[in-house]
Amino acid sequence: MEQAKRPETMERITTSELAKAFIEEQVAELRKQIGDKKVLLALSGGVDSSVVAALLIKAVGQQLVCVHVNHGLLRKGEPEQVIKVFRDEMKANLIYVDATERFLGKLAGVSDPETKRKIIGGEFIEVFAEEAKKLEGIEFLAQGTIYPDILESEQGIKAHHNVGGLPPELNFELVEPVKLLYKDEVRVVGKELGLPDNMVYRQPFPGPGLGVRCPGAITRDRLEAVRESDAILREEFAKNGLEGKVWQYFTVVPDFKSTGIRDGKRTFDWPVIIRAVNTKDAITATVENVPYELMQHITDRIVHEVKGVNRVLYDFTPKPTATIEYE
Ligand SMILES: Nc1ncnc2c1ncn2[C@@H]1O[C@H](COP(=O)(O)OP(=O)(O)OP(=O)(O)O)[C@@H](O)[C@H]1O
Repeated sequence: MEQAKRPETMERITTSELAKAFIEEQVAELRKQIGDKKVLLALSGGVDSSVVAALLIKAVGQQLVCVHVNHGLLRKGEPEQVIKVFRDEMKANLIYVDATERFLGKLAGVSDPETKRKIIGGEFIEVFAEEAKKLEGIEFLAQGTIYPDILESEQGIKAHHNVGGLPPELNFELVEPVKLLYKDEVRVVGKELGLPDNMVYRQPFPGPGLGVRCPGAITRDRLEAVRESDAILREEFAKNGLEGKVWQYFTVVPDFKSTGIRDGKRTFDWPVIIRAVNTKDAITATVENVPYELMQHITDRIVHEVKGVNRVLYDFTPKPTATIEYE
């Protein structure tokens, strides 16, 4: 496939004016490419697919059909926010699929990280293809491909098609309006399109979602402990000025229990591990020096508010030797 190349003369989009000009130009191009046909988009709520959705809503409105899949591994409040922003506020044509039972059912008892990833990726394609087949008259598939995806695919690092592996009978033409942009430019454009800050500046979140933060075989109760502790950590980082400053922060609940004490009684519960790291290129990473008092406060909230947890640990390990995520 012929790859797009960013012209050397293309100015870096750093201001609202430049973003406006880009949006205008893309809206005109999208209208020309799509005409009166329909476009399908897998909308994760991440910055790339959200910006593509907002651009397409502006360009072709109801001709865009967005599909948001809840695989049961999303963070607390995420599917609700996608529905609020895109269906309620932007009036998008949004199909919300709650496939939690399906994903968790397939993942039950599976502990190997690669197998888990494959199940999640494969099931996602299946759910998305099923929805696509129910729709009529779709000719285009929009994707949040960005320029680093293209550069990486040229270097053979990863496949560039975001929703790769769709069955061949779904023979869509691709629409990739942000494929020449770097991530920082996508954020400037997203802000100009009126997307909320927590979507535009969202920290990276792996495709398999919270599944990789629930190491080993995923159980619903341990997954809930990951989701609730992650929500507390994000809330406290936001309140204390660390959102947007720390590259990535999350919690992990490993599959072992230890003895604790609560109200004079012995408990046997999980620990929550907190990870907060900074990186420029994700190849190496350093650990954030989170103020001690804040860590104590977060610990106090987690052990009192999250069911099944009696300890909180901080991961002090840079990359290398550790990786950022646990699986
Ligand atoms: N839960 C989901 N529902 C719908 N589409 C999804 C979902 N998760 C991922 N996708 C689709 O797969 C693409 C790649 O997902 P990935 O997790 O690698 O995110 P990404 O490349 O950072 O993009 P984004 O910023 O849009 O999440 C997304 O852009 C989106 O089109």
